[in-house]
Amino acid sequence: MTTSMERAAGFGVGGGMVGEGGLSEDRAKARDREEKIYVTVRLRPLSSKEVANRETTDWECTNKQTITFKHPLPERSPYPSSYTFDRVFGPDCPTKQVYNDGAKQVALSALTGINYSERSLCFIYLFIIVPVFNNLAATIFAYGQTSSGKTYTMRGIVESATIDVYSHIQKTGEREFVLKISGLEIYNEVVKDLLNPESGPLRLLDDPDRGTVVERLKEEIVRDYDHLQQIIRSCEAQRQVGETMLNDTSSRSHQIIRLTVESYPRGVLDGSPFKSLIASLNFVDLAGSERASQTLSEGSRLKEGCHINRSLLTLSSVIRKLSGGSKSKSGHIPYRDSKLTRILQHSLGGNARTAIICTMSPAHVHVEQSRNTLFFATRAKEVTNSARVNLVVSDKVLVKQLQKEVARLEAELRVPEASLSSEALLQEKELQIQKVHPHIL
Ligand SMILES: Nc1ncnc2c1ncn2[C@@H]1O[C@H](COP(=O)(O)OP(=O)(O)OP(=O)(O)O)[C@@H](O)[C@H]1O
Repeated sequence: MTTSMERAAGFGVGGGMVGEGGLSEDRAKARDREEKIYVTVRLRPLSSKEVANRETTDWECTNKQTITFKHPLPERSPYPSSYTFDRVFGPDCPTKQVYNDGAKQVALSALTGINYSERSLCFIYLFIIVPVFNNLAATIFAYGQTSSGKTYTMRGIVESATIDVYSHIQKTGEREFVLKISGLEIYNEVVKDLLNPESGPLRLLDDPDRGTVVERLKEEIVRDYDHLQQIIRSCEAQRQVGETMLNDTSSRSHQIIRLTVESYPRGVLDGSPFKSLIASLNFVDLAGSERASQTLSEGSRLKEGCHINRSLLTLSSVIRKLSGGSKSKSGHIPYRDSKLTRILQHSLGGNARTAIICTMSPAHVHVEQSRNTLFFATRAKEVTNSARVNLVVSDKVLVKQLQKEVARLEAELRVPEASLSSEALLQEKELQIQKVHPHIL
């Protein structure tokens, strides 16, 4: 079955149900966990063009966490010679290892972070389990100058992460899973649907429950692993790519692919109150910063470059403000200055787990851009997210679900030929709950 549905997909991480308007505090039980963004740096090998131009390598990874400028710096140099991150990857490092050490934990946290085995995390009203929504999402970014290896890296990350998602599904036989995917690009500050390119520019809306919402963004239900790969490939095929002096296949837009994983206890899928655990994984392949003087862009390439640089500048400003400690965090953060930061607002300083992989060329000709990337990465390390593994439903959703369940139970009790008395029915409910959440009763 290839069911697809068009709807306004909430890109605000977690659908904005936690910590936003419309919540009763006493219903909200969240475990805040302050978490820094996980920041890694990947140094690619010199490209054949760079080798042909007799470029030298400026950087080396001196240990698992440190990247060092290879040449002596003048005494009063404003630049450090070494930079330390959660992990750095040298030119020989395969993408699989970048995934394992730089993104896997964050990717899987969207799945395994759902802690529905904790008694305190469930709400029980007369044997009705209120649906518990996991609002946490994982976001993996690739950031770096043009031709530094973002798309190369993200392709491998997406592949490994989707393999892990399916492996998790296979291992979790007691639950039934529904995977949905959506994809968008931001090209020249216009949001486009990669699954439905004919739809034209999409608007961003502010939803009090779900945060920033991309209106009419198509979300497709995934049949299986092969289908997922096929959709991802078709998103890539739709993405704006152009040739520049630095990259024959330069991505001219920011791409965000979102995989939403919903799961239900097996056997209680239809009309059950035992819905629904939702997690999402965002894969963000940013367009690369570039200098017109290096890319020799003109015409539409130049215009694209300006839009790319401007939105990356806003991203840097957001990161800079967020990294300034809690004082400046409470000040104005310019999320709304670009579509990119608006859409990614919750992944930056919000309820999310985030990994940023910064990619770099080792070539001397790019030394300035590489330092900018390292500077960005250093700032990003200081950004704290409040990852909440939780457990809240908005009032609206809660009331709706409760009304539905009460109506269903009333209907069951009203049927005269029902084989079960109301006491037996309650016992049956109790058994059902025990089956699904054995620790609770
Ligand atoms: N780690 C790597 N090992 C080998 N080749 C790489 C690596 N990283 C990138 N490359 C190669 O370098 C070139 C540029 O990479 P890529 O297109 O991923 O850069 P990008 O940062 O996405 O650029 P842009 O911002 O212009 O889209 C490609 O030919 C790619 O195959």
